[in-house]
Amino acid sequence: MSAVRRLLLIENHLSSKFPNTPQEKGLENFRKLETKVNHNILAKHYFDYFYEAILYTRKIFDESPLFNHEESLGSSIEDYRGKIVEQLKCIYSKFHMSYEKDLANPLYKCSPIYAMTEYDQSLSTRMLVHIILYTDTIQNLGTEKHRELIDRAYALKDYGSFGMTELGHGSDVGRLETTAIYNPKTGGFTLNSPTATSAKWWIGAIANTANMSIIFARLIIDNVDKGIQAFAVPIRNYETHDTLSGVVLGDCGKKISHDGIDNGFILFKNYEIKYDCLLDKLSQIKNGKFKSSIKNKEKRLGIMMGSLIRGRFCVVSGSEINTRSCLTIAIRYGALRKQFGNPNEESILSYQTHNCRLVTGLAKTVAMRCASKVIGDMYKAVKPISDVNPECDELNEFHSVLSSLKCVCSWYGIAISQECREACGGHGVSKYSSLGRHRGYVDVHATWEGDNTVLAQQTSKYILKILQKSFKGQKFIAPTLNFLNIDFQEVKTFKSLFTSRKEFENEKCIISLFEHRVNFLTHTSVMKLQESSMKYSDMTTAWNNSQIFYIQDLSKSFAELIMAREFIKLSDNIYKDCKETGIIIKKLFYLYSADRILDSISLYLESAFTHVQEKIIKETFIKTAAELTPASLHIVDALSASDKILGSVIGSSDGQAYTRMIDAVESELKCYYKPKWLHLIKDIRGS
Ligand SMILES: Cc1cc2nc3c(=O)[nH]c(=O)nc-3n(C[C@H](O)[C@H](O)[C@H](O)COP(=O)(O)OP(=O)(O)OC[C@H]3O[C@@H](n4cnc5c(N)ncnc54)[C@H](O)[C@@H]3O)c2cc1C
Repeated sequence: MSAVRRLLLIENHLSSKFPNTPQEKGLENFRKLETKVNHNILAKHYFDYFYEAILYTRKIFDESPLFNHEESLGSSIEDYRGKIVEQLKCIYSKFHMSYEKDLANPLYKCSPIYAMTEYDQSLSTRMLVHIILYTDTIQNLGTEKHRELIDRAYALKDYGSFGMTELGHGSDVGRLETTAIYNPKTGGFTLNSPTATSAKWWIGAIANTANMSIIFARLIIDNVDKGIQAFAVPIRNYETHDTLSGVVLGDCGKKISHDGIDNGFILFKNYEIKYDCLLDKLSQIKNGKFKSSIKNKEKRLGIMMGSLIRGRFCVVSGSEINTRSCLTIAIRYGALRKQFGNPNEESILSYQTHNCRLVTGLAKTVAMRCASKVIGDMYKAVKPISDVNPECDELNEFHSVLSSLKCVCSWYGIAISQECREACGGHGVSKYSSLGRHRGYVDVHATWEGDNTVLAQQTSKYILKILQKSFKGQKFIAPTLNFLNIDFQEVKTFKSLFTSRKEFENEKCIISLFEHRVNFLTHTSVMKLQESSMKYSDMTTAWNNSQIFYIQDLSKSFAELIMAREFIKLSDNIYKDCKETGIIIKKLFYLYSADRILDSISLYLESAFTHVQEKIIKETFIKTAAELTPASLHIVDALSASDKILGSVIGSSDGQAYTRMIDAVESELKCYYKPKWLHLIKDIRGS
């Protein structure tokens, strides 16, 4: 807290214009309703391989004056961005990152990013752009001669950025316009931005910070287009930080969130770069001739996008973290807030409408953490295989899982953060609640690191291809899809047999329902595509017109199946260590499942069960949400960072929401202030 704010706060306590607010007991009393959640065991299992990093960074955030949300609230964008650089240096220096450590553990460098997101996603994204997007691209696509760049990146000698998107091109990476024309005399390339729409746009760290950038550009040799290649390019003078001649760098201007990130644009005007800027692991130019180990341009581009893997992983984690913070705030606030003033009145969290939306949100958040675990485990297994063979089946399967989980988790995050904002009523709109910050952070997850709608299509295409292959008698090559049933008749006649809540709350029964939804949507998507292909002359239009209710839903249901399977594993592991906590997490799983099945109720009624069974699931949903309500406060308490890190006056762990809100407001210099424009009021009065 700044000295000025601290003084103001002390002064306010002494001279507040508000009547004294008595100690609020609501949160404390609510906590007493349930005591069965073992906080330590839950946190250990939940954070899993991020547990140590989380504890370590939380301590730094709590102890260092560098980290202070209140101060950032009042600072200019420029100061905020500067502060983030200081914070980044502080955290970075504690993790001692190196290429060797990264090779030894592919999740190592994701740990500080995960932990930093708890404090501020603008901070973690600044780190992610450099150490993941920039550095991973060099690691994945560079050769031995680029090793120096990698070491410089880990030592923070260079600060890198990732220049893929252009003003006119995002998801359609294959149509990027920036050109890299090969010069046979020098052996180097000339970079140009031939049109306004070819300006690299949205590029993180470009406006102020980066001295290097990965540039995705169209390689031209002898007037022949060889497709998109990646180049590692200096953009600012290392000593002076001035923009290099032939390069134009600027700020993309005001955004609706993420002020802490200096997103910018890049234009090239006959900018000469050396041959070694080309990241030439997959494609080289020898004696003026282009050579590539992967002939197909599209396939090559897909492999080149591999650098986005860990970025997408961080999007899934980031969605979970921001959503968890929103729920911590909303659940604590809901537990202390009362509405009607009756002596025996329960808090608003006990209302059915309130607990159904917030406790279900909590169940989805645990599912999102499960998604991260799946991705982390798969990545560790796939990386050594794909390093040797970038065209391997395992990588394709991993890409499809990752893409679908990225979409679903970011969509969950957006919906839940909005729900939390509404659940806190007007106070949710206050900046001091912090809900706006988190909501803004999850919002962009649907777009960056690959647009969700586009990624969802890629996963569905993969599933349909697997089905097609199995129609042709080829063996399944994707373990995550080994339940796929090629016989539509069997899928159509599937009937779930549960007759009570008890029978529904059975993991086998639930997984069979999740699997059925994928099977059903796979076959109906194929039928829809066939129908469309007869209606439209080209396959692209047929594909585009088969999305709603079919191809998009297929990808989502695949992701939810994967999350459900992992959710069971998590609850089993917790159960082994603490039966009571495990039972609560299992209940959360039943709630998650009931909610997801009800979300597709028309599909299930058409294909798997009756209205009586629908009623059982609805009752399960309502009862489970109510039963879990007391535990929900303990779950967020167990997983939440400290009040300082959370930075929310209404979500603080002591439940003193009103006192804290008054303090925050009265600490503003302009709380009791006459603005300069008061004469305008006289003007409108006509006096
Ligand atoms: C804050 C921020 C930071 C960023 N940082 C970087 C960075 O550091 N480096 C970088 O290279 N990029 C960065 N980006 C860009 C980001 O990756 C792109 O915005 C993203 O890839 C989407 O591209 P687009 O914005 O061009 O949207 P488009 O791809 O044009 O999409 C627009 C809309 O069209 C829809 N659409 C597109 N294609 C299809 C299709 N085939 N079928 C159905 N619907 C479709 C999409 O669903 C979307 O709703 C950043 C963006 C933001 C907002």
